[in-house]
Amino acid sequence: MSNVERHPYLWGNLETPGHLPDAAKDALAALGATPPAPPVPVPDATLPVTELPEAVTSALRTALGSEHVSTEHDTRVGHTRGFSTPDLVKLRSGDASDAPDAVVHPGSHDEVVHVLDICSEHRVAVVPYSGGTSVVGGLAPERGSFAGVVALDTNRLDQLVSVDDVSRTAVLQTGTRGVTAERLLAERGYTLGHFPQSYEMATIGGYAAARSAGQSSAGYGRFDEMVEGLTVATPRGTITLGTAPQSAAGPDLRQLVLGSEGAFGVITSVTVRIHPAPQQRVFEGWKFDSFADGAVALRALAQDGPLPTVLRLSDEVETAVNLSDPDAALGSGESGGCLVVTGYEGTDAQVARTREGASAVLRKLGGVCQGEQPGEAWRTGRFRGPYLRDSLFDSGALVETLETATYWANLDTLKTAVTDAVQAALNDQGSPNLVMCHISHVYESGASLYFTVVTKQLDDPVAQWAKAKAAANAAIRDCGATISHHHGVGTDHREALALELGPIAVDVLRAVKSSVDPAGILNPGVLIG
Ligand SMILES: Cc1cc2nc3c(=O)[nH]c(=O)nc-3n(C[C@H](O)[C@H](O)[C@H](O)COP(=O)(O)OP(=O)(O)OC[C@H]3O[C@@H](n4cnc5c(N)ncnc54)[C@H](O)[C@@H]3O)c2cc1C
Repeated sequence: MSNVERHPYLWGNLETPGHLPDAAKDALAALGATPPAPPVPVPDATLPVTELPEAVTSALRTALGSEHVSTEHDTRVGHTRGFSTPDLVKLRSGDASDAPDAVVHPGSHDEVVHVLDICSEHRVAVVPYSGGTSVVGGLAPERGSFAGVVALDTNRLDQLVSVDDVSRTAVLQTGTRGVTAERLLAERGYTLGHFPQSYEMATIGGYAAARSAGQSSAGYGRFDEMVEGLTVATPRGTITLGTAPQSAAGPDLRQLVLGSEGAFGVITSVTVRIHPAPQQRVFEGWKFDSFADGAVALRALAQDGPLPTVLRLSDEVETAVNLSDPDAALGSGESGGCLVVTGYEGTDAQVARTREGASAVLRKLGGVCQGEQPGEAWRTGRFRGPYLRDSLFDSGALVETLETATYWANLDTLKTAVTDAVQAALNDQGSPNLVMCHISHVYESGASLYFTVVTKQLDDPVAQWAKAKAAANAAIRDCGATISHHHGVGTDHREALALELGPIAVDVLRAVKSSVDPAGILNPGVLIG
């Protein structure tokens, strides 16, 4: 897989668009879905009139070189918001009202510090911008009374700085895309093991800033668990964190930076744990009679082991859709039940041992092995979902995802509550829908739930989804679950985060922000108000 250039509203490699089967198109037509108006071409999108004082642009040009500061129309449109479905819908309609006034591309940590100095002095808001795949409004800060908005694109910070073979760590600059990081590490015989579905576009910096979780989290952990150290540029100067793998020297401030979503500083490099590139990778499918039965088996593996590298359970609806979808490529299989995908990576001996142990647990708890075909099909099709979102949108469907996490004891209640809430909110609007769910990240004490919602597009898809999402958020809150397991907070979840944390904890975050960013220029409105 190679790096692809980011299109403002289409996913991934434009030469491999999603393929919607005729049966799906027919089903949508039967539901009365009609294709929306064609997207407004990027050059015709409407931008806010730039407010950036000339003194700022010229100071940035002097600091970085003119070629690394752009106020071009298309570049600004290309740095507008992220990749949530509402973000894409707005941009397709030509609404680039959240565009930055300028886009800067610093080439070093010192240049990032310099940009922050200039913007602090002139009260210009700065949006750290890496892969641009935020789905929670993390790239749409509030302009408020700022003198302008600058997107700080980290794409020139794309180097593998060093590898420590003895400690098995690597230092990566944060604009490095996931694909590039894996390639550079593979050349040295290693893997990072972080594969979110946004792998083709997202970066090391985005992973750290948004506490990303990849599809191999059971084996390699979440991204925040991989980070050993960070270098952060703040408007007050540089913070360097991480002097030993563990430390009792006070609270772990790395955890304040991880998940800070650009509100506390720009992370310019991270030290991450790395692993020997696996000798062997095997993926398998298992069927369970019900989601509840499958969840019991996943819990057993998470609590008592052995844990595969990849472990996921689709509910009945998602299993049925995936098995009939050639682009998701799960291939043919008997209908009914719930599919578990297991993946094993490591040395030949590790794979054999873990596979044998995990298979025994799955079988004992009612799983029926489907062989390697469904697992391999999942592996090869696992990055295709976002492509299908574009094709479905063009056919008149609206697709969006949401996620949360809770303790095992609360999982069934949460799944039912969120499903019911989303369905009711869409049914009330007269939009027939499918709500699918899977577990893809497991812990000893609980798991995440990831929902994919497909519905007929109405005239105002942004308002349509906002009602469904508000209902889901309320259900998550009522169930005592978290507003996000891995997508983060951005502007979309800011109020929900405040409810989840409570006022004193939010004040702690505010105090941190005001100490590192006294002028409040970093991503205003993201994470905290
Ligand atoms: C189709 C799709 C699939 C996805 N799948 C997954 C998934 O499987 N798992 C998962 O965890 N997430 C997933 N996401 C969400 C998203 O990809 C992750 O949050 C990812 O970590 C963001 O990385 P990015 O480089 O695109 O960051 P961006 O979107 O550019 O930025 C994310 C946030 O971090 C801030 N930021 C960016 N870089 C820095 C930096 N260097 N320093 C400080 N702040 C910074 C930004 O201002 C923003 O608030 C998915 C998104 C999409 C669109």
